[in-house]
Amino acid sequence: MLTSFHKMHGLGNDFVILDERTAHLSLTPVRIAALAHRKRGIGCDQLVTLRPACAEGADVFVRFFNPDGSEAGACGNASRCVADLMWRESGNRTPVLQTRAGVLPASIAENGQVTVDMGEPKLEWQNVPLAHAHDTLHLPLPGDPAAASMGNPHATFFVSDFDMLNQGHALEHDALFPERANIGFAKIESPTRMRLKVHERGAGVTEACGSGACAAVVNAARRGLTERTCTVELDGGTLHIEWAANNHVLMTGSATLAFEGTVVLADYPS
Ligand SMILES: N[C@H](CCC[C@H](N)C(=O)O)C(=O)O
Repeated sequence: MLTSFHKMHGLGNDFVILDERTAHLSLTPVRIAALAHRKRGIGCDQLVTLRPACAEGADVFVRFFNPDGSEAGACGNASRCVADLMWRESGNRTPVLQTRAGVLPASIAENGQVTVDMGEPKLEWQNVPLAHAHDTLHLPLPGDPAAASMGNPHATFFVSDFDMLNQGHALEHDALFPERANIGFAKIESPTRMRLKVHERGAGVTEACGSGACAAVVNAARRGLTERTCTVELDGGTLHIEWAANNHVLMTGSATLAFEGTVVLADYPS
């Protein structure tokens, strides 16, 4: 049986989007990993599934899975892509996404730029989460990172170069992070601009990380290194992040539909 999918990316962070709104697909972590595999599968940084929303006012329930099969509560770049997909389907420029991190209102501007309200950052140690009580503004790790959750755990290191990027895997798995963590390396260029590279939990270094950009701006602003509105330059392109006065983090950037295709799920191990 053929199952259709959309292949999309947000600044090169790419996704296979499978639609379960009309038929439940048997997606085990093994099958998700196989589908995400760049040689043996379709290939993507995250696999995204759509289901009927059950939250008041939401148009679709979205889940995000890393190539290692683990599920993430948030994925900023994929959220922009799904919002764009909803607009393409319905013509509605203000779709609302239900995710495990909460209900995320989105908007598609006339120029195609997509803004997603990523909700409020979680800054308490138990909500990142960390393994024990600690000030999330200065973690007990070499390099003195800060931590925040956007519905998924992030540690942000403030650096002058990206030599530490190769420590991303070890840091992802540090015992301080009971659910592992996405590891961002931010080079502050001005009070309103930073350069960011992210070693993503369950995926490795990607061309862009939307939730990582949100966490990096929140952590930089908390440290007084940037303003609450900041341009974030990633390998794959630029995001505009605003940590608004209502404590919500607004992320604006592009979303690209690369192609649509079909896949025989039964051909993938489950
Ligand atoms: N690897 C992340 C999920 C994808 C996040 C990233 N692709 C984004 O755009 O936010 C995690 O396990 O929390």
